Amino acid sequence: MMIDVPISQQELDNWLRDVNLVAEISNSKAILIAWNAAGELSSMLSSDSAAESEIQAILCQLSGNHSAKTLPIATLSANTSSTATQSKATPSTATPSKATTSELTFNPSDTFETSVDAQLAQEQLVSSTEPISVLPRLGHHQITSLLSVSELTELVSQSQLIIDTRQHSDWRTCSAIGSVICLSLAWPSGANFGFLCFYHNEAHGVDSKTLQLAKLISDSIQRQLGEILSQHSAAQTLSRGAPSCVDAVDLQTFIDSFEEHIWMKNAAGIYTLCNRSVEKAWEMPRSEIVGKSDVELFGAEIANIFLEGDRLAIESGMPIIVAECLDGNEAKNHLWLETLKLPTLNPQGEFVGVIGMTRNISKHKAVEEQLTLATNVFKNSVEGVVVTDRHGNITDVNGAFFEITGYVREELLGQNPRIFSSGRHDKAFFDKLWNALLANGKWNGEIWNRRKNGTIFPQNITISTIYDEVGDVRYFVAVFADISAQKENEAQLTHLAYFDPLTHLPNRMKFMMQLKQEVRQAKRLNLQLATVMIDVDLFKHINDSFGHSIGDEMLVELAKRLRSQVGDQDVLSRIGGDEFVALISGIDNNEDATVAINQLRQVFEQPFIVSTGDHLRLTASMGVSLYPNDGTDADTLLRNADAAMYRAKNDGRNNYAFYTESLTQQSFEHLKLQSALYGAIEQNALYLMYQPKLDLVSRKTVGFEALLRWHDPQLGLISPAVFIPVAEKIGLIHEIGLWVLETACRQGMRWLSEGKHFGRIAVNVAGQQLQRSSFVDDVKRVLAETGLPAKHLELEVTESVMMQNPDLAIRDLKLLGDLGIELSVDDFGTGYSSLNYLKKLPIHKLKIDQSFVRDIPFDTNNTAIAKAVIALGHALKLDIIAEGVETKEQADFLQQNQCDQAQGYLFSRPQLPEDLDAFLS
Ligand SMILES: Nc1nc2c(ncn2[C@@H]2O[C@H](COP(=O)(O)O[C@H]3[C@@H](O)[C@H](n4cnc5c(=O)[nH]c(N)nc54)O[C@@H]3COP(=O)(O)O)[C@@H](O)[C@H]2O)c(=O)[nH]1
Repeated sequence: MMIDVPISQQELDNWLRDVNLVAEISNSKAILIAWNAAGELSSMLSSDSAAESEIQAILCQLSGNHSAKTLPIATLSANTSSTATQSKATPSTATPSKATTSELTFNPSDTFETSVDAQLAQEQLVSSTEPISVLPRLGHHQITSLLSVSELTELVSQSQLIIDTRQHSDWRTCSAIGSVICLSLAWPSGANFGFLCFYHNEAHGVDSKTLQLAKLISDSIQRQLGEILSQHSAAQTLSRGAPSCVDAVDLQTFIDSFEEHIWMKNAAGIYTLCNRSVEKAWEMPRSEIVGKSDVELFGAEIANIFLEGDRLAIESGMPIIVAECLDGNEAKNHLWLETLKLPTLNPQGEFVGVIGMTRNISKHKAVEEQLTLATNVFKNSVEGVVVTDRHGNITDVNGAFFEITGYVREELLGQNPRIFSSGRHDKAFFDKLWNALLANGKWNGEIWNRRKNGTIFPQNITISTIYDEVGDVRYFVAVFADISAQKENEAQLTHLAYFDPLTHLPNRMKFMMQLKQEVRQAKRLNLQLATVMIDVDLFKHINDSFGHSIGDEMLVELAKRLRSQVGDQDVLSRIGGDEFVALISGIDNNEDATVAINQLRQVFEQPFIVSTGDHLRLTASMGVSLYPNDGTDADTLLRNADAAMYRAKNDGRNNYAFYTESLTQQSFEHLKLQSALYGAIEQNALYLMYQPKLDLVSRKTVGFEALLRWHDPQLGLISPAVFIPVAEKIGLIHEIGLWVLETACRQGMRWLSEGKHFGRIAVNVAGQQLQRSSFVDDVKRVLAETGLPAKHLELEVTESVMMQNPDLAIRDLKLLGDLGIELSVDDFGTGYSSLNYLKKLPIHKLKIDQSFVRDIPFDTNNTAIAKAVIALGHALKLDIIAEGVETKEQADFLQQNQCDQAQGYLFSRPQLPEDLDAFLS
C-alpha cells in the first residue's frame, strides 16, 4: 500500500464478508491484494474457498507483471518528447504487442467496445454474449525503469476479465487459474491501492454476472478507502496541532533560503508558491509565476513533460524523482536537473496539489558519464587490465585479462600478481621496476608472464600508481597487451635477416658478425682460425639440366653434409647460391687446417641421390685463409679465402688452395702423407727397429726400445716424428699403436722362445692412446694373445701426455703397473711436471731427454739439468735412463753422476731384431 494508512480489523472483516458472499453466489473464489509500504503486492484477504497455492499464483502473476514494485525515476527529456508526451494511450497503443492478442476493454458502464485492432479482436471472439477482456500487460512500458503513467491510469480505471487464461499469453503459465477477473482499487487521490480478483479454476468459470457483483464490492471498498483516509488525516492533524503563526509568516523566507528551486502547484496545475531560485532560473518574478499554469509559462510541449511527472507522482501517491535534461546542443552543454515531486492531499485524502524541489545535478551526471565511460573502456578494452590495492592484492580484472591468461575472476581476486611469474626475471629486474613505479608513478616495459595453462608469454605492460587525496598510494593499475605474435614476427624477421631460408644456415651478414667476433676472441686468446670458402664446381649445369628444385635439393643435402663435418664451435654459412664458407676454430697449425679441409672434401665423395632417383655427383673448389697470417680482420680473411678459392678453381677445380701459396704445397704434401698412411698397415709398410738400453755400470743390456719405421713405396722412409702426429690428427694412432704393441710383444715372445734374454721391450704410448678408456684392456688383451709376460714389457709415456690429465694417468698407469708392466716417463725435463703429481704417479723410471744429454759435460746448463734430474729421480726412488748418448764423455759423465741406464748411438743405433744378437744373452 503506497499510501501508508492502517486498515482496521473491523473494516477488513466487513470486506471479507462481502467478498465471501459474492464468491459463494458466483461459485468463484476471491482475493484482495494491496500494495504494501515497500511497494510490493501482498494478499490482504481471501475468500474461504481460496487455496494458498492459488493466492500465490495470482500474486506471482500480478507481481511479475509489475515492475513498479520500487517506484522508479522517470527520465523525461525536453528534446525527446515521445516519452514525455505519452499519456492516455489505449492499452493497444501503449503496449503494441497486445494488438496481436484479442483485446476488448471493459468500461465502467458495463458496455463493451472494441479496441484499435477491432478486426483482430472480432475474429477471436468466441461468443458475442460473453464479455472478454484482458489485463493490459502491466509494467511492460517503453521506459524500462518506469511504470508509465498511461499504464497506471489503465490499471486504476479499468476492470479486467479473462474468461480463459489458456488463451491469454500473460496468464497461460498460471495453470491453477482457469478464468479470472481483476479490478483495480485506488485511493481518492488516484494513488494505487491494489486489486480485487475473483477467479475460478476452470476456464469460463467467471462470467459477466460475477463481474457486476465484483464491481459493486470494489466500488464499495473504494468509497470506504476515502473515508478511512479522511478519518486518518483528521486524527493526524489533531495530534500535530495547527501550524504556528511564525511558521506561516516565515514560509517564503524559509524556501527562499534554498538554492534548490522550490514551487507548489494546486490540483488544477496552477503555481501557488515558488522561491527565489525559481525566479532566477526561470528569469521572471514570482508575481508572474504564481497564478499561472505550465502551459502559460512554458508552452504546451514543455508543459506536457512537467505534467507527466506530476501525474506520475499523483498516481503513485508517493514522492518521486524525475530527472530532466534541458537545452544544449552538445552533450557537455546539457543542464541536468533533478526534481523531487510530492503529491499533497487534504485531510480528506483528496489531491490538492504538487510540491516540487529541483536541483542541478549536471556535475553528478558528468561524473556518472565519466564513470560509465571508464567502466565501458575497462570492460571492452582488448588489452588486459588488472587493478591491485596498495599491497599488491588483485581487486579487479577485465574480460580481456581472462581471455589472455585463462584464469577466471574468482581465481584472481585477492591474489598477488606474482602467481603469473614466469621465472624469467630476476630480483634485480623487479627491484628496478618497483623503484621506477614508486619514484615516477609509472613503469612501462616488457615482462614475460605465465598463463594458467603454464605457457609463458611476453607482454608490453604499463603500470600506473593511483594516489588518494593526500598523495598516498591507493591502487596500482596494469594495462598490458599480449605481444606473443609480435615477438614471433620479430623472431621470424630476424631469422629471415640472418639465415638462409633454403638451408637454414647463417647468411653472409650473420657469418660476418660471427667471423668478427671470432677474430676478436682469437686476438685476445692468441688463437688461430681458418676461413674456408667452398664453391661448388659447375653448379649451373645442375640447375640447367635438372631444374632449380633438384638444384635446391642438392644444396640442402650439401649443407647438411658440410655441417656434419665441422665442429659445434665452428660456423658454416651459405653466402651465395652455390657458395658456402666455414670458419674453423681450434687450429694450432697448418696441418690442422689441412685436416679440416680434407674432412670437408669428403662430403663430395658420395653421390647425391635426388627425388628423381638420379645419383648426381658434385665437386667443389676451396680456398683457405688463416688468421693471423693471411689477415687480421674479418673482411680481409674472407677476401683472401675467396682469392685462394679462385686460384683453386683456375687450377682445374675440385681442388683447394691456401692463400699463402707455400702452405698449399705443404698441405698437399701433408694430404699425400695422410692418404698414404691409411694403407700403410695393410701394405706392410710399417716395421719396428729396436734400440738396446744398457746398464751404465755393467754395460749389460737391460732392454730394448721398439721404434716404429714406415717405408712408403712412393714417399720413401718417413720418420715417426713426422707421421705419428699425422696419425694422431686423422685418428689412426690407435690402430697403429696397437699394431706396434702386438708386434713388439710377439718379438719378445720370439726371443723368449729362442732362449734369448732381453730384459724388457719398451713401447712408446701416444697421448691419444692413453686417453682412450679401453687402453688398459687393450694392453691386457695383447699380453694375453701374444703370451708375453708383463714383466718383459715396459711402456714409455711422455711427460707432457701424463700431465695433460694426471688423474686419469695415475689411475690407468696404476692398473698397468699392477700387472707387472714397467712404466717410464719419456722426454723428462721437456714438459712441466708437477712434483706433486710426479710423486703420485706409479712410475719406475725417468728418461732424461736427449736434448739435455747433448754436449754434456761441456754444456753447463745441460750438465746441471742432467744432474738435477738424476738427483730428483733417485730422491723419488726411480731409475734414471739417459737417451741420445753418442759419446764416451757423455756416458762417463752420466755414470759418474749415478745415472742408472743409457741408450744411444754410442752403444747401438735402432736395428732390426735379427741384427741385435750381440745385445741378447
Ligand atoms: N707413439 C709412438 N711414437 C714413436 C714410435 N716409434 C717412435 N716414436 C717416436 O717418434 C719419435 C722419433 O723417433 P725416432 O726417429 O725413432 O727416434 C728415436 C731414436 O731413433 C732416436 N735416437 C736414439 N739414439 C739416438 C742418438 O744417440 N742420437 C740421436 N740423435 N737420436 C737417437 O731418438 C728417438 C728416441 O725417442 P724416444 O721415444 O724419446 O726415446 C720419437 O719421439 C719416438 O718416441 C711408436 O711406435 N709409437
